[in-house]
Amino acid sequence: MSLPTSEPVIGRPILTAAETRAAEEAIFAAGTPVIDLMEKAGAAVAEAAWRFAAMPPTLILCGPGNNGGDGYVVARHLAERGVHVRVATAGEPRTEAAKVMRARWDGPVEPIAGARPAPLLIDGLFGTGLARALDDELVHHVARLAVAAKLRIAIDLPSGVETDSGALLSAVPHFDLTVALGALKPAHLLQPAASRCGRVAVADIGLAAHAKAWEVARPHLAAPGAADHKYTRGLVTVIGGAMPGASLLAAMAAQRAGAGYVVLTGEGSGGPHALVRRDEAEALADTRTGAVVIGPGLGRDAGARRRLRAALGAGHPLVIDADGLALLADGGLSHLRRLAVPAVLTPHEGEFRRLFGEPAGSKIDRARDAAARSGAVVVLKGADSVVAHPDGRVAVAAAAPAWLASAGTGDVLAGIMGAMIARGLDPFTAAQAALWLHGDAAERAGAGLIADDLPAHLAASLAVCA
Ligand SMILES: NC(=O)C1=CN([C@@H]2O[C@H](COP(=O)(O)OP(=O)(O)OC[C@H]3O[C@@H](n4cnc5c(N)ncnc54)[C@H](O)[C@@H]3O)[C@@H](O)[C@H]2O)[C@H](O)CC1
Ligand SMILES: [K+]
Repeated sequence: MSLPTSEPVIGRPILTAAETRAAEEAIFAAGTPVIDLMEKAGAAVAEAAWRFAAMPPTLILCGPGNNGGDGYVVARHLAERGVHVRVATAGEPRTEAAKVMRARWDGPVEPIAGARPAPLLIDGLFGTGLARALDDELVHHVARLAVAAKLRIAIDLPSGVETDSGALLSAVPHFDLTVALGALKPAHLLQPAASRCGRVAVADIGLAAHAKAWEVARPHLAAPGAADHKYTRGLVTVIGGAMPGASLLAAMAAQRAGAGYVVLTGEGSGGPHALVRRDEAEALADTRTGAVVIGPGLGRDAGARRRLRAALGAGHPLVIDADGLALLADGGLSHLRRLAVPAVLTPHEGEFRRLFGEPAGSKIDRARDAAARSGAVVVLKGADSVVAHPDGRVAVAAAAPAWLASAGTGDVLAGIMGAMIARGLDPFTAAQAALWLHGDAAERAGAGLIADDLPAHLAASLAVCA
């Protein structure tokens, strides 16, 4: 029994540097020359800059590769529109396409070391080809010119960020706008790089993306219809334990996220009258249950262990958080593979390390590896959150408000996730919907929010998803 849901919403694709190159190669193989693609890319960036800034005098930094080639194209387009443009270079163009674009630019070019700043700075030094940290002198000049500019725009990526991991290979200034070429890259969403990008616009240059990762998008969550009743809207059971406040928060979040019936077990008291308190064994035996949330406030003693075992064996879809993860880390991961529906695990970085150690690679790689190893949907939380399915699909949520970094917000997220699963979404889609709602409710709650504030804001967040 579940609510009718529209097709899962798939967000914008995210391509790694290698996947971007493969998509470009497919375009070239189909007969489009590199310079035509670069003309398209440069024109798109110039158009975005034109719309974004009132086009004051502009300094464009051009590097030696194709990112620099794009920069020369942007310079030509803006100059043709009457903008006062200067180009500063860090080395002569080295790729054939960049050489052609350099030759097509007949305006001023100066070495970056002597360049005077301009009110608008456009960074075309390095993009997906960045292989190592910028040298110190270049970092110094980029910082000097960025500080003196009123607006900063990056072509494809801010120079100095590693495309696939979002790491900063050297110091990177904060940009106001980044124009991603063809598709988002991991660095546009993963921290710390994402925080340097400012607004991110994707320029369509005709890349056909074979993505394995997508941005978390606003979900479609149909409002209940005349034929619905409380059980079609979803029955969520939250297992209580040592700290009843945490499980109460999760239960209230499940209620406010639209579950029709929420059961809370354990010793606690209080909460809305609409919350149903029930004995744990009886609750887990209820075949109408759509999701069980376990972990918030569970504790780690023998009783907690027994509760987790009971939940794992009850045959309902599971969201496992907090203490539930700590207990799983103690040899419990192998149970997850036997579940009929993949469980959702919601670790933050510390919990993740205890469960899965420190696998190599980006946050996306680590979450994907953990999902494949555990057979569960893994939500690796943080300022950026990554959802990974055991089959390799990944979704990345854009930065949520940093005010969420406070006690209890994870309990709220787990409760929302329970509600999304109980209403009939598959766990991978449910996890994304919950992240989106959680982030949106936090935006609405604003500065100084505490976890208790979030459920009340879910009504407005749900309303924009109907
Ligand atoms: N996505 C698309 O379809 C299009 C993207 N375009 C743009 O091309 C860049 C990628 O170009 P590429 O030539 O591969 O790399 P870069 O320009 O980023 O730089 C490579 C260049 O620089 C050298 N290098 C690397 N790191 C350093 C460093 N730290 N210091 C000094 N030199 C470094 C490296 O050896 C190369 O020589 C992409 O981002 C887009 O902007 C195209 O326009 C086509 C469409
Ligand atoms: K750049």
